[in-house]
Amino acid sequence: MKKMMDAVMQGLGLVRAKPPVQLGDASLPVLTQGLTLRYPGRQQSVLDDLNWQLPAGQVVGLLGRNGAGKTSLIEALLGLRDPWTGRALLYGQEARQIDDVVRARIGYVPQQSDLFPQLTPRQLLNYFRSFYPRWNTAKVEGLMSRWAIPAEQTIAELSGGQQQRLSIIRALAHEPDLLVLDEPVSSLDPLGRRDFLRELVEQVLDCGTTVLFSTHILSDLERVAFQVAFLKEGRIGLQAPLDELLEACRWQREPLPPGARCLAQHGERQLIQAAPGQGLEGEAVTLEDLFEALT
Ligand SMILES: Nc1ncnc2c1ncn2[C@@H]1O[C@H](COP(=O)(O)OP(=O)(O)OP(=O)(O)O)[C@@H](O)[C@H]1O
Repeated sequence: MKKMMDAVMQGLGLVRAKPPVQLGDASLPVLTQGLTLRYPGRQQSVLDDLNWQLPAGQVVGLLGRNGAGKTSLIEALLGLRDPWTGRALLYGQEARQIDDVVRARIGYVPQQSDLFPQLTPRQLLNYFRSFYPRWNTAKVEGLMSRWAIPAEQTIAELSGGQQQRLSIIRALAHEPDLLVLDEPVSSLDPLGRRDFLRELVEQVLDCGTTVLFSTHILSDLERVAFQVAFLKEGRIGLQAPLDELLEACRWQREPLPPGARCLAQHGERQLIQAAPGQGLEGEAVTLEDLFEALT
């Protein structure tokens, strides 16, 4: 059992293999430089010379089609995957070699459950509590009761949605400064999702948390994401405040106005983005239109 737990802790980055290296700006939650990731035996890079950063205190929605590389990107930037070339920095430290201080500032809800199935939620949370100097017991107890998690039943016996809720509680419990969410609500019912989003907004407002939120549920992103980042062909093609994008983009049939750029052509219609300050005619676009055009 201990062996298995140690392996998972290593995977989560909770056990340090090498000393930390401070390479960059300690105030920047995430920075990637020339990050390229290629899986063994594959010709194509999943991430291709990706230069990207997450500004502190923002909720950034990460969008991309199935297989675009969102999970790969998240795992690489958390130091859970070795890049082919380039690097990922967390608060200025090499992602694979962060120290305990930086580690305690990060919360992560993975796409695949990484909870120990033989433990009860109570045992799991007690175990994780020992790794973090900051642990909000009142929040944990409040969420456990509000989300009706059976504390003394083994995790293997919980439903998929209950396991996902527990994973979210674990990630929020130590009030992280950076919260990385990889499809965190795919198993939650609509009320569970609403409750989770409320909790997320509270966390951001109370603590100024930086959030990277990967999801295919665009309506959830519309409710919480300040910025959206579109991942395509191994790179972030566009990252911008969602409000500004919805304001600046239109469907049009006319020739491209000077200064505007065409994001996609659909039959006779084109999705265009105005230059800053440029007024635009045409039909308003939705986040779904942007997803289709930019991913
Ligand atoms: N362990 C692996 N070995 C080889 N190829 C992999 C591995 N994990 C992912 N891939 C490939 O990398 C690409 C990106 O996968 P990834 O899971 O990062 O995409 P995603 O954007 O998160 O997809 P989804 O929206 O479906 O969750 C896919 O082509 C996938 O087949």
